[in-house]
Amino acid sequence: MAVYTQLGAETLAALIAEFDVGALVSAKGIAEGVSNSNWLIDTSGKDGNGARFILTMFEGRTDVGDLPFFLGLLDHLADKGCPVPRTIHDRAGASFRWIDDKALALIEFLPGVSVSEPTAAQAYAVGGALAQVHLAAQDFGSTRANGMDLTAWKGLLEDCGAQGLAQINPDLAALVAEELPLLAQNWPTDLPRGIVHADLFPDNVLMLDDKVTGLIDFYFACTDILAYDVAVTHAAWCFSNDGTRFDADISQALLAGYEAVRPLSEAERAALPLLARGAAMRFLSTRAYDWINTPADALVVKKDPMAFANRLRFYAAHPALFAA
Ligand SMILES: Nc1ncnc2c1ncn2[C@@H]1O[C@H](COP(=O)(O)OP(=O)(O)OP(=O)(O)O)[C@@H](O)[C@H]1O
Ligand SMILES: N[C@@H](CCO)C(=O)O
Repeated sequence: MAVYTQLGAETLAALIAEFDVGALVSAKGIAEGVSNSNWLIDTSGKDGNGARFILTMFEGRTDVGDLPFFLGLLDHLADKGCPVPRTIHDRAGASFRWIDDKALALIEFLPGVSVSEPTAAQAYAVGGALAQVHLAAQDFGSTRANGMDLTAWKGLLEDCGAQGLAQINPDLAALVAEELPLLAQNWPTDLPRGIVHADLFPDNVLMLDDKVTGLIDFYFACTDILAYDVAVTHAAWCFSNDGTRFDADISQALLAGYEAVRPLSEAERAALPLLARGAAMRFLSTRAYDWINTPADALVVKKDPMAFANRLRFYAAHPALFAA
C-alpha cells in the first residue's frame, strides 16, 4: 500500500481549496506505488461538472529541490502533445504546496490501465511514446544529472557487499564483479543525450487498448543518453517478470515503434547491447540494496533482484540481439 501519511478530511478540503478546481468531493488512497503517497481526488470541478485528479505527497525518496524540474517537465511535455499529466498550479501559480514538512502536487488524472502482459501493438505504441518524449523534451530548458548512474549502482552494490549479494543468490557477487568493470570501461560517452524517463516500466504507462493514454512517474527523469532510456524500457517490457523468458516479438515491436518516431543512429544501435546490460545492472543494484535493507515488517513488497540478474545474463549472452 502506498499511503504513508494520513491527511484528515478538513486538511484535504483546505488544500484543494487552494486550487481553482472546485470543492473536494472525495479522496481515496491509492494502493499502487511504493515511493510516494497518492490519492485519487474528486472535486465538484470548475464548472460544477466534476473533475478528477491525483494528489501526490512526496515522501523521502524524491528530493524536493528537483520538483520544479519534474513538474515543469510534465507541463512542457503536455504542451507539446505528449500523453503525460499536467501539473495543476495553485491559485498563486505554484506547482506544489506544503503540508507540514511534506511537499504535495495536484496532477491531472489520465484514463487508462497498466498492462501486465503487453501485446506487440501495445509495445509498438510505448516505443513511439518514448521517442515522442525524447523529441519533445529537446527544448526543455532545464537539465538534471542522473543520480542513478554507474557510480551510484557501484555504490549500492558495494554497500550490499559480497556476503549480502550471496544471501540473495550464490552466483550474484561473481556476476556483479564481472559486469561492473566491463560496463565502466565501455560505457559510451559520445551518444546523443537529452531528457530521459529512466524508469518506463509497464506500471508507469497507462493504456486503453493499443493507445498510450498516460506516461507517469517521471521522478527519475534526468539528462542522459537517449538510447539508454530505450535500453531501460526494453529491459522493463521484453521479458517475463522473473526475467527468464525473453519475448522477441515485443522487443521488435518496441524498437520499431521507437524508430517510427525517432530512428536510432548506427552508433546508438551498436551501443544497445551494452546499454541494456547497464539498464539491467541499474535495477539489479537498487533491488539488491532494497532487498537487503528493507525491514521485514515494512509495508512494501520487495522486488526480486534476480529478475534483473537474469536479464543481465541474457543480454550478455546475446550481443547480436539489437542488430538491425
Ligand atoms: N496522472 C495519473 N492519472 C491516473 N492515474 C495515476 C496518475 N498518476 C498515478 N496514477 C495511479 O497511481 C498509482 C501510483 O502512482 P505512482 O506509480 O506514480 O506511485 P509512486 O509511489 O510514486 O511510484 P513507484 O511505485 O513507481 O515508485 C499508479 O499505479 C496509477 O494507478
Ligand atoms: N521500476 C523499478 C522501481 C522504481 O525505480 C523496479 O522495478 O525495480
